Amino acid sequence: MEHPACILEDLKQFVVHDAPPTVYYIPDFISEDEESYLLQQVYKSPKTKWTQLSGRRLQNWGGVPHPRGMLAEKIPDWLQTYCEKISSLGAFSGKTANHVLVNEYKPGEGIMPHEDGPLYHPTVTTISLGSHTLLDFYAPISSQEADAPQTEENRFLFSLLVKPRSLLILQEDTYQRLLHGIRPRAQDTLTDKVVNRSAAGAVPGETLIRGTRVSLTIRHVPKEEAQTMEPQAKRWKGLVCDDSDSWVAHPVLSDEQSQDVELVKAFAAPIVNKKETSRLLRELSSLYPLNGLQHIKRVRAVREKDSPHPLEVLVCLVSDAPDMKVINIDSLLPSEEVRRDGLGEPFVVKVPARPPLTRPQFERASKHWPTSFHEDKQVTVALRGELFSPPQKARMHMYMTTALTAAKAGRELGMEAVGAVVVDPATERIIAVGHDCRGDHPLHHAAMVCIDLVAQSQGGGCYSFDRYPACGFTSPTSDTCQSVPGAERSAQPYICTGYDLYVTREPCVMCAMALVHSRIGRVFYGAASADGAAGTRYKIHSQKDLNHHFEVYKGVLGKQCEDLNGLGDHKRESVQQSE
Ligand SMILES: O=C(O)CCC(=O)C(=O)O
Ligand SMILES: [Fe+2]
Repeated sequence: MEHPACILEDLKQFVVHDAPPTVYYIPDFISEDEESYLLQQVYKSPKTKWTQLSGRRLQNWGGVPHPRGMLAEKIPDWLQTYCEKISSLGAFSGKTANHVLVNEYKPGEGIMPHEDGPLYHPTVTTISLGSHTLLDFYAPISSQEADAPQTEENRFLFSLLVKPRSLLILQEDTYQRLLHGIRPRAQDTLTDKVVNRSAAGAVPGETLIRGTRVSLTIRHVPKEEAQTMEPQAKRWKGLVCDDSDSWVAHPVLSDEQSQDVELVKAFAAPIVNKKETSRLLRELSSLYPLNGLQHIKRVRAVREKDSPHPLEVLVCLVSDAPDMKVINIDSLLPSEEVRRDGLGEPFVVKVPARPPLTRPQFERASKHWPTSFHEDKQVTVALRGELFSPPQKARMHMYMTTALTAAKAGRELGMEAVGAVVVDPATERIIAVGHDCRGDHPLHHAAMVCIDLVAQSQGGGCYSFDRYPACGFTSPTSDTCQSVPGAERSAQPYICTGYDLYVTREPCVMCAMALVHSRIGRVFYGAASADGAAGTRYKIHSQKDLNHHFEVYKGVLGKQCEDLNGLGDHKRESVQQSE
């Protein structure tokens, strides 16, 4: 739908002149009937639609925004009507709002001062239902030294009274530079800091008691990243991406799982009389226990059809056999402990020295001597390249595309072309996006940047990546991206517990160790690296002595990730270095 490209002339009468640019306050934007209808719809939504936060409840409609855009979901008709109505005022420069947050505040609840982040700029619009509130505005924390301490109180600038049924439109400085919040109060006394008092029809000094307020925060978020950021990339069809079958996620297994089968020499002998088998087994196992070779089956059937004997038995390892001048069954079994009845003359075979850990190892080992195998089905399926279903691969494709886009943004700034994304697979939500920033700090490899951003999303973190627009995080306690002052610490024991990392290039030792410390669950990378520590040079993720292990898969969008390092990189020789 086409909308006017700028705010309609008619709206200009609603500008709040005592506030910095630009605030529009439109009283009675909707009728009482519309208000009741909207409240009814909000409370009719399934319980699962609500997210309980510390000072409010939240519903998210239209898709989950993340730092590089949003995979759009259909907005229900009852909200779509208002998205269109507000967009037709020209609030979103001709675009139609595609995202709605529903916040519910009980009296005494609020939202801490924050900025919504560049994802939502340049406009936010809010319809209030059920009760008034005061929306408070604060100066951002300045990096310059200030005369007074930069407390919240000192940074407070003004408030806006938003009454039920009103529409508030914030743009420019008020939205993009200042922080906004709602103090957790049960009533508000209207001082002269409430700059739209008269427009809102309030009397100075009046005290208003808060009821339950529901706000509809209606915004425009750039749509799918695959469309907006990578116009040349293939389009998504639902969840299945056209070319997600152009790559395979190969598991990077431990050395024990991937090495060739090691063999040891043993003496075997034919069992010429089948009836003696169980006695022979008992007596041989007692005289020559095959210590450490419990995986080996002592007896095997002879495959050749024309063989005169149907079974063969392992007598002992060559290393356990007595010194013999002539190799025959008598010198192998010198004592009376094993009666030789039913046994033929010995011959040398090779048997697997270790239990097979994977199906390929099992198949190779079994060619030499029958071996038992406790199969890890997930590993088998992963080795066949079938662990991830097409919808899962489509999601992985999207995450790695996001990492590729970040890598390119970093490269534009002269950084190594490496990008990374941290995802919570339980919610399928992107938590952080980062790219290499080592031009500014030698430790700021993409994975390290991402770990710090995840920490920031939990109220911690050590660095600021504000100057890199492609680096960001999504706060688990709000929909907002970028800095959320005082964001609550998550209850997770470690920063990345249960999370996945997508990174365009194999992590180096430093990054791999940081991933161990932060307890990442799985790492997916695109291109291998000569110094890589997740398969190429080291396998930090499977080091026995470390107290955390994670799964690693390589080859996700492998070609695109390799091209990233190969093409257009002005520092070709450094391309070979690991991430
Ligand atoms: O409820 C409101 O009016 C403000 C909500 C808000 O600032 C947010 O969700 O980011
Ligand atoms: Fe906000």
